[in-house]
Amino acid sequence: MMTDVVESSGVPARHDDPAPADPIGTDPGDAGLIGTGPGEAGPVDAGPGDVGPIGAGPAGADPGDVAARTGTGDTAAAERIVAIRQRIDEIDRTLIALWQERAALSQEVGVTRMASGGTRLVLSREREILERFRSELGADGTQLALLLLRAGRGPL
Ligand SMILES: C=C(O[C@@H]1C=C(C(=O)O)C=C[C@H]1O)C(=O)O
Repeated sequence: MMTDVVESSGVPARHDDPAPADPIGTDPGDAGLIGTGPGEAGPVDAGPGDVGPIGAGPAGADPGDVAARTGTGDTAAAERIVAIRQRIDEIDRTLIALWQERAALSQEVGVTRMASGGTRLVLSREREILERFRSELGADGTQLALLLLRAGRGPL
């Protein structure tokens, strides 16, 4: 695995994963990392029977509604899914907060360094981070780290 970064554009110069060609979705018409291809519902169910997030409806909602929301007509399975989704939502909120905190900290480092006459970016440090994510998470980790680094750069 070789992954390189380019200081001027923030776009990876090369990587040895053949697809996706534009992992951070900067090309017009390119859906990027988030799957929105044909036949794919995407990260949030948006089918005709989906009327909103679990927990938003009244207690004792009608079984057809619960089935549509959870994707199963089996009550026990639906209850388990609702419980799991609560934890998923909690995790997502935490991830979003951490993402925003990291981006702000990274931008502060850049501003501080440039104000002191330093460089905006330090590519050796970015490579360390890319390698950390790759070794823990594999190829997806590399893509995730690229997105994290991009978020921290802000507008170049
Ligand atoms: C935050 C820093 O500045 C930049 C942003 C980085 C990041 O988001 O992790 C890493 C290296 C630098 O290009 C840093 O040097 O630590």
